[in-house]
Amino acid sequence: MESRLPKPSGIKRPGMVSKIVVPMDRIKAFGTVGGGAGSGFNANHSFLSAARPLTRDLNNFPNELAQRRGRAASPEPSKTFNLPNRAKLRRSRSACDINEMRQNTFKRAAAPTLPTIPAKITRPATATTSTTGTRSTAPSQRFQRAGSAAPSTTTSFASRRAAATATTTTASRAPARGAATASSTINKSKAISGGAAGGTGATAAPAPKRIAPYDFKARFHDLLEKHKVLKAKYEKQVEDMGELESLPTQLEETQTKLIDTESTLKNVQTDNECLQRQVKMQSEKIDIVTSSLVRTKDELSQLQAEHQSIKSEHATLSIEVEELRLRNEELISSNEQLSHDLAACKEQLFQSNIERKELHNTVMDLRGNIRVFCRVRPPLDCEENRQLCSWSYMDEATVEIQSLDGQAKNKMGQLTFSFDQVFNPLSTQTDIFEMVSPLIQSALDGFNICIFAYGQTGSGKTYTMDGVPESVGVIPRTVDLLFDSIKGYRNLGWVYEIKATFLEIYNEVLYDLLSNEPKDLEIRMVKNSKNDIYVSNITEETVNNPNHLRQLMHTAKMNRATAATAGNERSSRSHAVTKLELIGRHAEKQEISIGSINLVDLAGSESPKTSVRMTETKNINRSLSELTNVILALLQKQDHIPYRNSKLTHLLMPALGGNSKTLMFINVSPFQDCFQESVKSLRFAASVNSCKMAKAKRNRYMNTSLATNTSSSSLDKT
Ligand SMILES: Nc1ncnc2c1ncn2[C@@H]1O[C@H](COP(=O)(O)OP(=O)(O)OP(=O)(O)O)[C@@H](O)[C@H]1O
Repeated sequence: MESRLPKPSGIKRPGMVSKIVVPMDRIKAFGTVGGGAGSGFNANHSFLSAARPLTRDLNNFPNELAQRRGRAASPEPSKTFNLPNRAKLRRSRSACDINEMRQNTFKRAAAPTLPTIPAKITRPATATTSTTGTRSTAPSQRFQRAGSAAPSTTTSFASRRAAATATTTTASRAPARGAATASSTINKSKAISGGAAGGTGATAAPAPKRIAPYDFKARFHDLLEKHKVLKAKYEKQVEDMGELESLPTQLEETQTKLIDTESTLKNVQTDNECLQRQVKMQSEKIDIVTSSLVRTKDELSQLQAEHQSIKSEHATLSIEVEELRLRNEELISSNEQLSHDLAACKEQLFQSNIERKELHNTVMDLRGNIRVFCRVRPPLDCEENRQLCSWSYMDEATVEIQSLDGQAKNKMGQLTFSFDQVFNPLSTQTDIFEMVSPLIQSALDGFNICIFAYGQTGSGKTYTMDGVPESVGVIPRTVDLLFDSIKGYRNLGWVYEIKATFLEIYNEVLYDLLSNEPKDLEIRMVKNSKNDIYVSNITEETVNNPNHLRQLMHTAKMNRATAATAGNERSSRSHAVTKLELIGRHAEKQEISIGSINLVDLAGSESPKTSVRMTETKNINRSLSELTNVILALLQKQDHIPYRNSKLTHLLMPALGGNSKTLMFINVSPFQDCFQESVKSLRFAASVNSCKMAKAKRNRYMNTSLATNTSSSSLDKT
């Protein structure tokens, strides 16, 4: 008899499946599905990975069987199941002992003799073949069946042996090893166990047939059958393992798909959240738009109502506009007629203005070309101790003076003087200028005007001409009147330009009061004119407003020579001449009107007895005497008028003897100690008042080459 079993040709080594890389959680889950943790895949894996020798060798079979039983019974490797050596048994024990030993062995081997293989998940019908019993079942089921079959094994060894020998099918031998695994259901299991115990039923396994210990052939065949069964199981398990091999890949694919699905799910969830938020926002927007729409509808209805109202108003206004249009046409035609009338009125006004000037000039002529106003100043508060003369103001033109000194009173008696106007000490600056203003009007009409003040020092000449800040005199009031009149003349088409010069004659020398530089000023005659003169090198300022002219006057006053005299603490020791040239242009009529105003504040006459500056006093008195001589010569209509005997008469030549209107103020002091000088001035003024001068002519030019020049005198200056 051969001791070695023939080599199975179809057996494949399970060691081909070396390593399965599966995540532990997946493995646990799989183990749970396949029949319980620790009993399925792990056991199977250890079974597959073990490169043990096959049990073909009969001698090796007990060891292999013991090892497998030991592993099945206990996870501890140290607990190996030691079967007695078969030879030893042959020598020391009988067959009964062997059977008893086998019985004990089977009792101990309550666990499956084969490594458990996890049930295939995808094949739930693996253990449905109860008749063949070739398919393995789940370890738990198998274990359960082994447990249930165990009692049958203990009932009778002979019955098991009989069953083993009576049938050659693996199913009949399976109960001996717990292999009645045909069914996975409990009922079937019960049927199997019942059949095994009672020998009833189709699947009831017969009791194993007892083989005599010496019947090696039977034992060999028994073992061969066992080998076949095991081989079939092994092949089946290998087949299952092949299927299981694909499980990790499937698991990986499933895992990958699962991860992808989870990722997709997360994305979908994120998208869903975003969409929900957007839906919420859109809902809020819709609410806002809806409320806005409601408001807009309300506003629209209001606007429609307003529109309707405006429409009706528009219709009403359209009718009014049409009426106004017709009215406007009427007004336009009326306006044209009025414009025509206005032009005629303007022309009429212009002609009337000319007539007014002529009449005004006639009146001035009737009053005399040289007029004399007498002004008696009041005593000042500081002059209360000074004795006054006896003054009687007979009427507005006649004054009587009488000395309080007995000798003079008896000698001269009461003296009566008549002038064009007499102003008593109570007369104001306004009263004075009221009588002067017609002359200023004449200057704007193109006449030369000369106003000067004559009198003893301290008699009030400067007060009359300049005045004081609280009560301004003739010159500042003349400036204001000029600029006011210029505005009125502008409505008549006249545009005026005013030029100003300020001159001082001190000790028979001319000085420019607007300049501190030393200059040689000369009095020169205008070409082609008998009486017109001008001063060379003098500063001439064009004045645009009253303030500018006042500023120039202040400068001139500061530059004027003053000193203390017996009659005046700030006596003017020179003759001051302010000249204003008025140039009017009428663009429409192409006319130019040139007039001038000479405002002269003469130096005060002084008695040589009281003078401390004799040269100065002599020059002043001499120039005043020459002025008296000129006026007397004019009065007497002498052939030769001695204008050039003094700078003053030479400068005033156009004003005194030519085409001019002259006004002379005779200022007198009211005091007794001034009586002689007062009488002297009054006599001179009275003689001047009686002087008849030639009729003055207006300086009126048509628009020739003069239109572009500022003054006739400046054109003809030599
Ligand atoms: N009508 C008046 N009312 C009040 N005060 C006057 C009047 N006239 C002159 N005075 C005052 O008398 C003083 C002398 O006057 P003012 O200086 O004008 O004299 P004057 O003739 O110019 O003298 P002079 O020739 O020396 O310059 C000044 O203080 C002035 O204020």
